[in-house]
Amino acid sequence: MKITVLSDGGWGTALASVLCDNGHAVTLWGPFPDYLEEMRRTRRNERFLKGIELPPALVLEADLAKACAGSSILVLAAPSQFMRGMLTKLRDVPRESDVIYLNVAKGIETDTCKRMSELVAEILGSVRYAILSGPSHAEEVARRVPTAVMTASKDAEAAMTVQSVFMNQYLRVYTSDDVVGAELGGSLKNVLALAAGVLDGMGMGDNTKAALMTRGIAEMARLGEALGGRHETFSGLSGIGDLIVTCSSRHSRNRHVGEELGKGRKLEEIQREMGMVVAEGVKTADSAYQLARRTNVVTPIIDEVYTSLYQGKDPRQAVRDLMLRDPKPELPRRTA
Ligand SMILES: NC(=O)c1ccc[n+]([C@@H]2O[C@H](COP(=O)([O-])OP(=O)(O)OC[C@H]3O[C@@H](n4cnc5c(N)ncnc54)[C@H](O)[C@@H]3O)[C@@H](O)[C@H]2O)c1
Ligand SMILES: O=P(O)(O)OC[C@H](O)CO
Repeated sequence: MKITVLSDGGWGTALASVLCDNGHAVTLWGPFPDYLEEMRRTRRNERFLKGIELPPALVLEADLAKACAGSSILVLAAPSQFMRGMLTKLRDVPRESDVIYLNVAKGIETDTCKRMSELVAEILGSVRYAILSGPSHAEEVARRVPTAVMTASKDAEAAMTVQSVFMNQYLRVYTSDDVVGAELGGSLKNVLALAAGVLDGMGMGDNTKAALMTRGIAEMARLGEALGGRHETFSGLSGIGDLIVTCSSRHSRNRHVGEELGKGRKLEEIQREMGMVVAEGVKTADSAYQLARRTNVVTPIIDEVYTSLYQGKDPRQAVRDLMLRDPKPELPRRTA
């Protein structure tokens, strides 16, 4: 099958390698032709995925129309804040009529607060859409470390196609029909990863991290359900699974940003140092905060991340305020 991966970040590159391993004809497109040329010359993507050799069969193509021609799956691998621009370019390019758009980004557009499926529908209309999500750092997938993810689509056949093209001995793929839950799980966990990093940076303990993750998943599920996701999805790979990996991994970019913030560094300085590498949680904290206001869902951790990032609140004070919220039961009391 011809499959095109749109955007040359760490994740797009790792997924392109999986697809090459699985014997598909894979093309990788990137937004910067000069950088694509450098990758073609070195057969590496040192800017976004260090130390990994690109598969010999992987085609690198700067022309979007050529890259997409004849493809059965277009993997949308741009960070969510660049997705609108990429989809707008894509709209003007000839594509197969039954092509599957597989979003692998984990974020919510700022300003509009749209999830990626909403953005795709707005720009491309009613198309076959699926999302791939779950605990999966590019650095490990590219080294063929056993990993499990899930794909969600309203179109059962599309989900099964995605499952069969990606699945192999080191990548296990489950299917689901909960697109909203999968999109929100993958996006909201990045906000909590920032908080987890802050705790690491401030030198807090394992108890604190466990409390954050447990109360964090409750908050994600509450907001996710209010926005139309299924509660059980947040107990799965795209919920608690992704939250665990991102809050604990040395590979996590969002946790890294949080850790540096926790050490007292400024956000602008940390992001400058990361260059073009993206930590989605920074923007998603804003969207998540707005969505919680719209739905009247109580999201104390997300709110503290938001006020720390955007209103200059001291993260130590944020932790104190979370600890001293009104006492409450963990679960509502059983009446019978
Ligand atoms: N890295 C991972 O392990 C991983 C795993 C799962 C999901 N994701 C998700 O995949 C998405 C892509 O993340 P990534 O880690 O591959 O990105 P990355 O940080 O490795 O790379 C950044 C990407 O953004 C593109 N870019 C930078 N500036 C741009 C601009 N001005 N206009 C258009 N494009 C621009 C770059 O070309 C590159 O493709 C994110 O939503 C992320 O949450 C990442
Ligand atoms: O952990 P991060 O912040 O690098 O995000 C990468 C992926 O979403 C992990 O599944």
